Amino acid sequence: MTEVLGFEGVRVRRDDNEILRDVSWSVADSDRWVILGPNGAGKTTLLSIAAARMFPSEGVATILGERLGDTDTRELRVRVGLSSAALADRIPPHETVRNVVMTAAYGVTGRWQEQYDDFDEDRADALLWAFGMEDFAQREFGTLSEGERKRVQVARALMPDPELLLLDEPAAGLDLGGREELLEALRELAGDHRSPAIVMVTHHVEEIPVGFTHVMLLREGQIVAAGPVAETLTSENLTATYGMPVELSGSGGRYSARRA
Ligand SMILES: Nc1ncnc2c1ncn2[C@@H]1O[C@H](COP(=O)(O)OP(=O)(O)OP(=O)(O)O)[C@@H](O)[C@H]1O
Repeated sequence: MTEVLGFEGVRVRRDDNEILRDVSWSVADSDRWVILGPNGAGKTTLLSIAAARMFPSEGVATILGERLGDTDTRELRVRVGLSSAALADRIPPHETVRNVVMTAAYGVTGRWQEQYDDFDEDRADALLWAFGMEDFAQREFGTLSEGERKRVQVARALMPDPELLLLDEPAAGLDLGGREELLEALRELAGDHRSPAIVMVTHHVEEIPVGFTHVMLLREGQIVAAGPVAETLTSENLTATYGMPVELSGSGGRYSARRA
């Protein structure tokens, strides 16, 4: 086992607010984590540190063996695949879907003067195929539906063959069909031993793909519980996380939750 992410006593402060409080966490290369927690719990902040896009105010974050603060974050960022709404907003709407995926090889969002070879094109096409988007390669990104965009974003995050894949709410805004298609693609990705470690932020237990191994429950910047899904994702822990009685049910590796 190789550790791809290590947080020790990580704190983030903004103004008088402590957004993350003493977070210690370890992610192994074969792990697939889901992070759950109410609005404002600090999930995106945690992911921003894991993506080397934010520094802790206190504590140590080690990403792919590199200690944040002691390393060139530009080099590190290329090794981490990130899919987030903030990143998607920077994609030029007139760019073709294939270019949206391919430009991730250079860490840019729009095609300019970079040189791509057959390998890049083949990889972009293979990723589009894996996410059921092969027929959309020449379409403008701005013309895609929300669900199609989400799948392209995950394909794009995988383009540079990252050692760590971070997905911030990949199923947000999708209808039932779109969500299920995305979850199926993520199930396949999670089950492939060649896939990188995955950390996915979501609001709903219904959006946990089959095959995800670990869960972190976050509330007000603190870890309520973290560990293997079977032991950690419980009605009791969800109740503590959301501050209301929650009843969890599950079958076939999928979950649902409601107020008890
Ligand atoms: N730059 C900042 N300055 C001050 N407060 C901030 C800043 N960035 C985030 N916060 C606050 O930190 C808290 C955690 O934000 P974060 O976006 O990490 O939460 P989240 O769990 O991802 O929330 P959501 O589920 O609503 O997306 C929020 O209360 C937010 O308002």
